Amino acid sequence: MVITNFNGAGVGFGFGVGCGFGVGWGFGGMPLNFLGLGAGGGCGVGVGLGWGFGTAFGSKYRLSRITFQGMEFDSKEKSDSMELSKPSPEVAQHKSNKNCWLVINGRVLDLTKFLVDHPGGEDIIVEVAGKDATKEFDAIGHSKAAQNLVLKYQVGVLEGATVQDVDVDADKEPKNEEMSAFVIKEDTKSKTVAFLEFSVPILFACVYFGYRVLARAEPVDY
Ligand code: HEM
Repeated sequence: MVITNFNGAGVGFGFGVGCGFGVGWGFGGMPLNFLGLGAGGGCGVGVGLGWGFGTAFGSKYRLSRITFQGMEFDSKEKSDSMELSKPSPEVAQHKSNKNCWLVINGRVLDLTKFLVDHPGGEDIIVEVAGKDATKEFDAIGHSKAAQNLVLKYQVGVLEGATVQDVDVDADKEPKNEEMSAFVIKEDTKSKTVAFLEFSVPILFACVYFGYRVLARAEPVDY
């Protein structure tokens, strides 16, 4: 489960006097978010429950992972080795120990802060800084831990390259999710879940207002 931020239209429920202001269930962005914090200006009459549409903002939990620039947050993965024909002029500018970028399997890494911690030493990385260092990286036979660190220092994907997600753990099959560079792709949510997220608060509101209307109805004299 991953936490991401959102901002969007919101529905809030809450108790208030006159115009209620509620904090409750919020939706934001697309697709509708689940378990978000929502703030809504309430339209309660008198003392009672107010609800209304407002702005929902804050953090949301996602049952599925969000994929950004071809990598899943909080996941263990590595890229399949791929040859890159052209060095990137953008990456080539960062080739010192104060500013050290390189490319591994299509992923652009900023290793400046990692240099002093590199078990193989600083110099060996600075030597290949500003370039595609996939061959050198693979030649060492870096561990899975090292491959996961690559994701930590990723700042982008080389233009024109695609990176393939592969589960580093065990001998599982690759996930077959090939993504283009610089594309933000959110997992799709089932229609049922999206429908429930939308309809449950509306249902609550209808039940509440129905109850209010019925409660105010004139008693019948027999
Ligand atoms: C691309 C050029 C790189 C070269 C030439 C290189 C070289 C080396 C060498 C020589 C070692 C020592 C191996 C040993 O003593 O057993 C090493 C270890 C290590 N390197 Fe690199 N390295 C490179 C990039 C990276 C990157 C990009 C990362 C992670 C962001 C990384 C993470 C590690 C780690 C964690 C180790 C400890 C051993 C392991 O877990 O595999 N290295 N590296």
